[in-house]
Amino acid sequence: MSRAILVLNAGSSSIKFSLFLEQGESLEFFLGGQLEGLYTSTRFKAKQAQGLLMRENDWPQGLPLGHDGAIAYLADFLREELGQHSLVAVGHRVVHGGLDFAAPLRLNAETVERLEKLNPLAPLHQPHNLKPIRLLLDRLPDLPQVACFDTAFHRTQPELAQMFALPKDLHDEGVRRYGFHGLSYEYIASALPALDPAAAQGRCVVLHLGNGASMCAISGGNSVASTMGFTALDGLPMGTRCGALDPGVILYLIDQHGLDARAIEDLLYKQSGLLGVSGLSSDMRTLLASEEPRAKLAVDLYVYRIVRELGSLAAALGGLDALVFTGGIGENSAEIRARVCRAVAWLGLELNESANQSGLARISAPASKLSAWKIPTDEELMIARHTRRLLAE
Ligand SMILES: Nc1ncnc2c1ncn2[C@@H]1O[C@H](COP(=O)(O)OP(=O)(O)O)[C@@H](O)[C@H]1O
Ligand SMILES: CC(=O)OP(=O)(O)O
Ligand SMILES: [Mg+2]
Repeated sequence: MSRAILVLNAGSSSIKFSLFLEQGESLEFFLGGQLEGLYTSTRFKAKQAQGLLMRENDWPQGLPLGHDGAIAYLADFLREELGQHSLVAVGHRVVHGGLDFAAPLRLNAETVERLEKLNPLAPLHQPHNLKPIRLLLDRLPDLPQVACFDTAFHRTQPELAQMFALPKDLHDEGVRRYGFHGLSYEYIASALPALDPAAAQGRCVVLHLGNGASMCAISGGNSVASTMGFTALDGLPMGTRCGALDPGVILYLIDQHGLDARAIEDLLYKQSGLLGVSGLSSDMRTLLASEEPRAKLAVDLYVYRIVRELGSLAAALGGLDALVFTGGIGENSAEIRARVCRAVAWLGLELNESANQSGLARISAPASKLSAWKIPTDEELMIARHTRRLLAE
């Protein structure tokens, strides 16, 4: 019998979960999976270690689960599968920690209320991250719950990197660049020393290219700049989010199109990015497989923006020793990796085409001036590590 830590990463349309067992000093992945298609067409999938499928379930069309139903289903599943292991804590991904929360935190009703105030700064994430926390606080008040913030890893950034050129009062109030995907970057920073110790101590840019996408400049293991800012809208175009935008566009939409805040929020978070440009899909797989000119345009813009941001982050670092691709697109699309690497050959990067195609970790050629890597991220393991550390305090 072991002590188990449950990790939850609740999004707007999915809940990802993982269960880790404490084995001496290490944490062993026991099982994990996700409920996706909440509110539309719900599917459940759970796998054991070694990727063995445990259970799959599809809900009938027209009868999807919402968040409450998903948590109830998950609770039943976990109760069955936990067996004799004992659940000692739940760790959660919470995307926004705002000004006040810069490190993992043991949760109670008061801290959850303070975190709910940040809902408007991450409307696609924060309310959904907090929902299962509230549910569990109500039903199992004695079960320790820990929040791990996507913003926390970036708090090492120099003040300049966190500033907008707005009146200073707004900065002091908290209107500043926070950066996100910090759990992913922290995991990559913890994995890189084993692969490339010199780069891990030096300067690298990590590209987290998932449904949400951002890039982070890391120096000696610490975040020094990121493409995401006050919210998870800034920087790269994403599945449905616009990325960096001239703020004048928002004034134009208000004045000329009569849009209000909610309509603009919907446009920028849900109708833009790959979906908006292609008019076809937010899924990179669909776009790469399509012959449609607009699908090609969306992918071209995606790569172009990545390459521009890479120049900016390399400048913030004063040079570059390594590039790391991660996230659903970064880990799985050899084509996107190749296009980015070829476009930054001027930095001295030489791609090893066959290594890139065959899925090796190192995708740069031996003679390349900087190394390039594909490393699968593990936000869940990072959360479990933080949760365990906090429990032991
Ligand atoms: N083989 C692939 N080629 C291109 N893109 C892929 C591939 N596999 C997954 N993706 C992309 O990864 C995205 C999801 O990334 P992921 O990091 O899992 O997202 P999330 O932010 O939800 O955690 C999907 O939108 C899909 O476009
Ligand atoms: C912060 C963020 O964009 O997260 P995700 O990629 O999970 O949407
Ligand atoms: Mg993600």
